[in-house]
Amino acid sequence: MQSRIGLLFGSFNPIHTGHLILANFMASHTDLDAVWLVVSPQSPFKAEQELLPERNRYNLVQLAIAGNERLRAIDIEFSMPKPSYTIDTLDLLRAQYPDQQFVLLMGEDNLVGLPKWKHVDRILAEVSIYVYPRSGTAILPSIPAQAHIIEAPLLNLSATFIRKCIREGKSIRYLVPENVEEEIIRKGYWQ
Ligand SMILES: Nc1ncnc2c1ncn2[C@@H]1O[C@H](COP(=O)(O)OP(=O)(O)OP(=O)(O)O)[C@@H](O)[C@H]1O
Ligand SMILES: O=C(O)c1ccc[n+]([C@@H]2O[C@H](COP(=O)([O-])O)[C@@H](O)[C@H]2O)c1
Repeated sequence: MQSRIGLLFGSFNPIHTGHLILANFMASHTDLDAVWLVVSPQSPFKAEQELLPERNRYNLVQLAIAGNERLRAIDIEFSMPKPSYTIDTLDLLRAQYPDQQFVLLMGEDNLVGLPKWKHVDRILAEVSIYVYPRSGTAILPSIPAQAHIIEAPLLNLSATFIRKCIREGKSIRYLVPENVEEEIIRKGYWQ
């Protein structure tokens, strides 16, 4: 049977409770059956200096979602050319999973840059987009007609803030799941 899968793309450097609340809400409070968290080795518009190796970021995502049957970590972009363009990943996912119907999950923050994405016309024509407010501001007027607004509960939390806390020796308890916190401390990530 065909499932509707939401795709949440990100660097996940690291995954945090904000991502998890959003992903689980989308997977359980909308018409989606599941959400796949697609770990991007290198986002096109992000010159990230503190980027942990992709496999380590992926492992943290797996730890974070362990036991949640509606969430899945995807490493498909690791074997694709970098940076990771969403249309290319979508093409590959659709070829590999022809029975699934994919929906793009996107924060308001990403919507601003969307017109500059590779083959944005194809993206808009070929998949539905579920947009969630990110910054607390009103939804932008330039929202594409194909997009649906989902009022997901949001935490004002970013991976940038988590990395800053770690660097400064401050607690990240509850900002990431306990097993993710333990792994970050054990491996000394971002210290
Ligand atoms: N607190 C949050 N609540 C909801 N969505 C979020 C949150 N943080 C990030 N996202 C969304 O998750 C996706 C992937 O995010 P990303 O990995 O870039 O995390 P980030 O926390 O924004 O990272 P950074 O601070 O390093 O820029 C993006 O589309 C972003 O909109
Ligand atoms: O396809 C594109 O041109 C494109 C341009 C910018 C961002 N993206 C996707 O959006 C995801 C989130 O982007 P970012 O920069 O907020 O981490 C990233 O993981 C990419 O998959 C995609």
